[in-house]
Amino acid sequence: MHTSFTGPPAADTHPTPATAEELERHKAAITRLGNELRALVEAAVRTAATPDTLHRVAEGVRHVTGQLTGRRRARADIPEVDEFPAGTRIYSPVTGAGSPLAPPLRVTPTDDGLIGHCTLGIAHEGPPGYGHGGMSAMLLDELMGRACAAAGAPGLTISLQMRYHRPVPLETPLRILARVTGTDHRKSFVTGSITTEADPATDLVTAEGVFVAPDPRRVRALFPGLTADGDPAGG
Ligand SMILES: CCCCC/C=C\C/C=C\C/C=C\C/C=C\CCCC(=O)SCCNC(=O)CCNC(=O)[C@H](O)C(C)(C)COP(=O)(O)OP(=O)(O)OC[C@H]1O[C@@H](n2cnc3c(N)ncnc32)[C@H](O)[C@@H]1OP(=O)(O)O
Repeated sequence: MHTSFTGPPAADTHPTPATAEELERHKAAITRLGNELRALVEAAVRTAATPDTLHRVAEGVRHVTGQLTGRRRARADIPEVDEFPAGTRIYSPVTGAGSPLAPPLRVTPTDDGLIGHCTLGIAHEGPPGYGHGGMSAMLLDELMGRACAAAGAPGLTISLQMRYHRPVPLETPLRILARVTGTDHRKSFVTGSITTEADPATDLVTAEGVFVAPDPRRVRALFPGLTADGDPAGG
């Protein structure tokens, strides 16, 4: 049951889990809306439409937004369609198919870490024609964090050191790598890089990060949306 979207859950009750089929149907709908929103964002930052047209479209968008603001999840809720902390987060601003902010980055495992694929659009522009440096940091932070989770030690970033070697071209398929290189108690040390798909030997951006798995006694306070067994409470 999608308690996050159907109203507040009764206190101290565990929501009935949705069937796999219901979850897939919900994910497909979220993804479809995400795709349309990404197309809208890209069109909005590219358009040469007149001010009159922009005003008319803004009215239309306001009307559409009004259709989605009735029932909402609370700030710390973890949507039931999510696989937190190790898997897909559907509204992640980096990997989330449902987020218009996300390119989105598609993540798959490698022998020793994770690989991500995405293409940045004009909405992610920094210098004309190239990706925003903050976008590169966001891509790497997410993939490096996911690499920790994939290695069994999900954690939060406590440091991320970026090196920007060459500008990252827009509208060009990119390849992002992340790998855990060592651990020390709750700390994981991680490296990452961004190249184009066409030239994977030339690093455009590299990063070194440290991630810390929170003290288990603090997890519940940090993430109140998790149930005692570590699963999303679904709202
Ligand atoms: C079912 C379990 C679920 C657990 C889930 C855990 C994480 C899940 C989150 C995401 C994972 C999922 C997918 C990954 C995808 C994306 C990644 C996105 C990455 C981000 O977008 S993330 C946002 C930005 N990130 C922050 O918002 C962190 C703010 N931070 C804190 O919330 C605390 O910092 C915390 C909780 C991390 C640790 O707190 P704590 O109390 O558990 O640990 P404690 O203080 O004992 O430190 C232990 C050792 O880390 C050192 N240490 C700690 N913090 C340090 C710091 N800031 N600088 C330098 N060293 C630091 C200490 O010095 C000590 O080191 P030493 O032992 O050597 O002295």
